[in-house]
Amino acid sequence: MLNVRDLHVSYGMSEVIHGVSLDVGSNETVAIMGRNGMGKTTLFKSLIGMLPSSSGGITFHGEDLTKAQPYQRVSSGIAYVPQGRMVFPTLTVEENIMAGLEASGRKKVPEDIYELFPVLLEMRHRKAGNLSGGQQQQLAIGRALAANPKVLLLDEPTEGIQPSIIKQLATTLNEIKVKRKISIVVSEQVLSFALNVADRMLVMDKGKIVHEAAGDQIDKAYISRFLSV
Ligand SMILES: Nc1ncnc2c1ncn2[C@@H]1O[C@H](COP(=O)(O)OP(=O)(O)OP(=O)(O)O)[C@@H](O)[C@H]1O
Repeated sequence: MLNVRDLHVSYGMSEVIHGVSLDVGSNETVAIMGRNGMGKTTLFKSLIGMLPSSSGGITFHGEDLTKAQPYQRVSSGIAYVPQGRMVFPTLTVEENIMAGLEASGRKKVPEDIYELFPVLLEMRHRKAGNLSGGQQQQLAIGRALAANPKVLLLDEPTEGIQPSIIKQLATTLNEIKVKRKISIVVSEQVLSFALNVADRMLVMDKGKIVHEAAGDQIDKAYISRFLSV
């Protein structure tokens, strides 16, 4: 469904992604594991079109998106939840979700968003900046879902979030996958969380995918070596 071929991405003269290829199937959750600085955020920014690739290609449902602008990728069905969540702090919860509707052309917040995240219904008139980190993460995911995406890119959703909320987030992501029948690509450093959500894991090290495993083939001890210093 989402196919990335030999992608290279640079900041000026410095290449950070050195030929990444990956395929994400429909209704599949793929976790991209790796320490800080290994290139996960750069890869995601390139997938959503915020950073140009110097070579390689991205297709989505057979459509070549390599040169597409971010808004074109969003209307094709790719949604992105950045690291650090980036909700609009001075807008209310509801206004943040409405902002996510624009790409879909819909006017009304899909009901399942408040079903998936009841706390957002409760807090819909509060300013997003007053929410806890976990609540802001839920809002950022809810806002992304408002655009009715086919694939959701989540960059380190557990960063700065309490363990109990992390567990709940894993449950919700699994629910989203089943109810919305979408694919999820999540970058992570927290292995327990990734094991709870991923059908397949890729390990990113110094801008390359160095390991891949699915289901029972996932070797926790081996992957951990790429996560702790
Ligand atoms: N704007 C930038 N200009 C130059 N180099 C950058 C820039 N942003 C990131 N880098 C470099 O690119 C490399 C990959 O960073 P990236 O943020 O993609 O890693 P990451 O795996 O997502 O880690 P983190 O979790 O810390 O974001 C790092 O060496 C980083 O220093």
